[in-house]
Amino acid sequence: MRRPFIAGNWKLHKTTAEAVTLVKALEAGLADVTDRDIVVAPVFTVLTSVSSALGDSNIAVAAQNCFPEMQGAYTGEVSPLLLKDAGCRYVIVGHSERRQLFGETDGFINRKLKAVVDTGLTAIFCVGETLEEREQGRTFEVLEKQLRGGLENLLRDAMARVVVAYEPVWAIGTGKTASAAQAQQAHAFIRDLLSRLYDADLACRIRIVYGGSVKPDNVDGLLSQQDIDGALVGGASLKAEDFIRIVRFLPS
Ligand SMILES: O=C[C@H](O)COP(=O)(O)O
Repeated sequence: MRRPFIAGNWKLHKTTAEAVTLVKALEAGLADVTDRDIVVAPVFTVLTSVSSALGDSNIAVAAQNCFPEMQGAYTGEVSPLLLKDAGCRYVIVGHSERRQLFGETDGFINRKLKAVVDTGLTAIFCVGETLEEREQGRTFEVLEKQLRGGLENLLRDAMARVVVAYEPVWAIGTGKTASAAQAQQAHAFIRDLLSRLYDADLACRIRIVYGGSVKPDNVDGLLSQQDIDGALVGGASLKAEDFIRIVRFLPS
């Protein structure tokens, strides 16, 4: 049985004061939840404040990005080591916004994944097709390319520190959620590919979460699917009430 994993990606939102207010509300509303992993991913500048505010609560902190080197002449970048120092346990890697807006390639994402797991952090590794790719019938081809590229030379043991997030680009921030059946089909494909890249035991254990317009009113259906182990939530994670309801999903 895979432990559910729900993460809120705050993207470029929330000042320090707003972030601390939000996590305090989440902490109060989720204190009794012990059977699932709960994660928030604020912007870099508020990571330390959020980590301190959460202390040893049941909510962990993720960064939204990192650079694949630990130190050096890399102006403006942040390493996994420094993210760990700031209280992070997770790092989002390969988000479609970084692929599309910042030109991140599978090779660069692969370097980040290795740096994250080598630091003892867990990577939330995002993959997903665009609308054009889906309409061309290339969804599985794109997922396979992103997964093979991102995971190249990543050893089986390191995969214990990877959560895969399937995020169809056409469903991100658009209000267009993939249907539960569409999402399940992609998740099953990803699990099967992981079984071929590693083995069935690993594929059975790894968590594959869905992202793309997850809301309180669609989370239960999505997370009732056999291969959907959680959610990576954008917009709806900015409001305590909505994120609490999403974390408290009720699978049928
Ligand atoms: O990382 C989160 C995803 O990009 C989903 O964002 P969204 O829930 O606002 O569609």
